[in-house]
Amino acid sequence: MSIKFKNVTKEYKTGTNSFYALKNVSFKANEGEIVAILGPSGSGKSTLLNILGEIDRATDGEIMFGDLNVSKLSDKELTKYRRNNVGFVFQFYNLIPNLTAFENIEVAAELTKSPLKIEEVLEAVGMLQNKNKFPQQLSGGEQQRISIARAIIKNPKLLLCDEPTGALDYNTSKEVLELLDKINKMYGTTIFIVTHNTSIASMCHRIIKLRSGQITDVKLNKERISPKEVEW
Ligand SMILES: Nc1ncnc2c1ncn2[C@@H]1O[C@H](COP(=O)(O)OP(=O)(O)OP(=O)(O)O)[C@@H](O)[C@H]1O
Repeated sequence: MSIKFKNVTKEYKTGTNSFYALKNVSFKANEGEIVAILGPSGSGKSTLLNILGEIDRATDGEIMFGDLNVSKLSDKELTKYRRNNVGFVFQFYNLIPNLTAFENIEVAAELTKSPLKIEEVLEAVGMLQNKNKFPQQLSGGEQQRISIARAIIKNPKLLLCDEPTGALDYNTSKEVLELLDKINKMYGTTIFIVTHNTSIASMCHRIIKLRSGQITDVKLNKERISPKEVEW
């Protein structure tokens, strides 16, 4: 799913003070891209991702998912849209502790219209042999693989990852990023990754840098031309 942000602003008001977490942010991403959002702490990365995932609303501006102007949808329409089209992966996995790996994915599958097969997704993330284990019986990297499986079970058009490797060591981080790359290729999922990890750049099609709520730089990775590079 292609994405377009046009002059997106997020303003927080406290009393008479106002603070802009995002100010006039405009960018595009083509369908099937992996996009990295980089920037220092407090620069607005998570705010951007949450607005993209419709778990937060912009104060101003326009957000297009393909031809659909999502900024115009009602809260109810947005929830429905998000449920079928957007998957989330967080830094701390957020798995349900008293459910097995399989059951954690099953819960997500039940919430969506036409889920993929749980076994197929477990296989894709390399976790079929661990399907009956509970989260505390799995390493951090394995838990993140299950949380990725849970996010992609609905075959979302858009996968949003907020610091997916933030709690993992170097090698495990590399494996999780390779898995996201594999999913992008297997399912054509558009993936946004918020990270502090600048070494991620080589696997991304597009790198967006934020500072103080504004975009300071957008780079296309020449080594990895977008699957559907189009002019906007
Ligand atoms: N509910 C809120 N009310 C007021 N200010 C907020 C609120 N949520 C976020 N902010 C502010 O907006 C700015 C951007 O926050 P955001 O979490 O998007 O940054 P970030 O780049 O993801 O940071 P980090 O890398 O530390 O997670 C921060 O200065 C933060 O304090």
